[in-house]
Amino acid sequence: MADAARTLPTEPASGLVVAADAAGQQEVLTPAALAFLEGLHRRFDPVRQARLADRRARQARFDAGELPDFRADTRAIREGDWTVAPVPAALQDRRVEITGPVDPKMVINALNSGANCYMADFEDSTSPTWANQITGQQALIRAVAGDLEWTAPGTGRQYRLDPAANTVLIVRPRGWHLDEKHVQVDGQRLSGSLFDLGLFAFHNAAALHARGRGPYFYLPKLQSMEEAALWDAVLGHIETTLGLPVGTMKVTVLIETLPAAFEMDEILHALRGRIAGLNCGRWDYIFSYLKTFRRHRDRVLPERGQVGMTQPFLKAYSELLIRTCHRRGAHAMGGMAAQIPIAGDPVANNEALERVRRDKVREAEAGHDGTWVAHPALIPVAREVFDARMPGPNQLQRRRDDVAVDRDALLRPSIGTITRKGFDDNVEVCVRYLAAWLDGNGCVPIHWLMEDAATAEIARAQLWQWLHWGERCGDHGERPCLHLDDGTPIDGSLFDRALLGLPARLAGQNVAAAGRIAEAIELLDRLTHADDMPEFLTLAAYERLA
Ligand SMILES: CC(=O)SCCNC(=O)CCNC(=O)[C@H](O)C(C)(C)COP(=O)(O)OP(=O)(O)OC[C@H]1O[C@@H](n2cnc3c(N)ncnc32)[C@H](O)[C@@H]1OP(=O)(O)O
Ligand SMILES: O=CC(=O)O
Ligand SMILES: [Mg+2]
Repeated sequence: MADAARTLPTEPASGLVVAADAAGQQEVLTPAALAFLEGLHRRFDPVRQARLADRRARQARFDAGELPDFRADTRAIREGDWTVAPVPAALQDRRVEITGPVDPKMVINALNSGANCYMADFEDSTSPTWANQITGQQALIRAVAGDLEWTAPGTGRQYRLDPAANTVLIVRPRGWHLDEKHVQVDGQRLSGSLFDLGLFAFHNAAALHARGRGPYFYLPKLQSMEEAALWDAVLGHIETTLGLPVGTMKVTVLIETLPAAFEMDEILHALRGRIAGLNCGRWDYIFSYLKTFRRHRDRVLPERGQVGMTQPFLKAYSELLIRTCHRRGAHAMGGMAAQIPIAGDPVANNEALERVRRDKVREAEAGHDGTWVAHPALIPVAREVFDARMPGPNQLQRRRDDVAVDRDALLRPSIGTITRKGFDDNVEVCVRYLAAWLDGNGCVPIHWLMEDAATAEIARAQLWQWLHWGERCGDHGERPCLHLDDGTPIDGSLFDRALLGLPARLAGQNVAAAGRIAEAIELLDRLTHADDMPEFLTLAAYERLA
């Protein structure tokens, strides 16, 4: 490895500019690391841009009325008899994975938590301020080296990694759509994905490989096998450049977009030398369903609280994922229940834990090989459920050949309502989440639910879609306008009242990032009234981020 690494450039070429400064930056952005990132950008950014253009073209077809479907040109892949490369020992038993943002306290708490794996998240739960990016990379470098410590500024409480901790580290970089604006090559922003994954691999691959621990990654928000092939090329290039054996870096792909659900076999196939499994990223999946069908009046979803995993279209997606994975020798990971522990109210707390337990029972009994938790106190709940139902390290042997999911099942409209509370809650969640995100915090508890970029996107996309089919439905033809369940028409004035009444509604509550609420209100107003549903709320919000 050392020999290969010596052939790396040690300085970036003159086209690369780092346009910000943060504590720890010198340690993370060494000249050799920057040269490595520049190499990734020059080689792969044109392909990334082409894949993003493909997304826009496909969405234009959905907007025009086309429905997602299984591809005709990849039938041979779906029908062929092949499996993915063997899954390494460290990833054989993933029954409980904790996820969380990458600040040093979270990293220490997660790695000490006793979960089988920790997904260190630069994506849905991290607000990508420059300081968060640098601190997160620095924390992970120290965690891999085994010497991460942190002292809480207010209390002086000390945190350090338990040397006996055995939790496997998996890193989730940002998705292909996000840029890292603070690093530019020839005036173009770097990809957030290449920045996050590339930097982590550059600094930690050798140490992790020596320990038989990867590096391992979760890959978010893919929409097609071509995007998977791009990741495969990036990972292969990194392995060659860093002198790692081919296939050392293992990935788990989140199936969290509707188009990707139609290409699960194809995604596994594109990454077959290095994929360990697929994961049901349910929150982004619901968001993607909304976005894909933003202009389809017959597939408007009920309010967020009514769209649970037992809705037929979600049940079909999770069962198809299990069947597809197990047929190919890959693990089928479950997802995240949004409930978190409720301090100071034992009855409500038991209820929240019971809801998480029921969600995990559904996953284990359906055949998932493991699941996610958002909080350390949920680890025993998930572990107990999987231990009781999964005696081996996984349940790859459960083929689920009984599952027969077709296009209609994946697209089936949901039954439910939109209540005034559901409408107002969406407005509140969006504003409070955006305020926290703009303030540098990408994951917050709101009404005892975990809210991150994916859960907030559902609320935001619903508001756009409801107004679109409420206020402007007459422009689109014969269907009736949308109403709340009490008969109130959904229109701009309903939204304006909820939005403008929010500061009064929040008054007296201890709301995170209260100083950013006005800015968040203004941003949500703009996102919701846009003629076209903006692709991601984080794209507009990122332009305002320090
Ligand atoms: C849709 C998706 O993408 S899901 C994946 C992305 N989302 C996530 O990863 C959610 C991560 N979870 C979190 O960020 C947090 O649990 C929150 C924001 C929801 C709640 O956090 P808090 O309000 O701090 O919870 P709480 O006060 O109960 O925390 C108690 C302790 O557990 C720690 N803790 C809470 N969640 C986590 C976590 N996920 N990982 C590690 N430690 C955690 C807290 O830091 C705190 O530690 P301390 O006692 O040393 O101070
Ligand atoms: O990333 C996970 C999701 O549910 O979204
Ligand atoms: Mg997600």
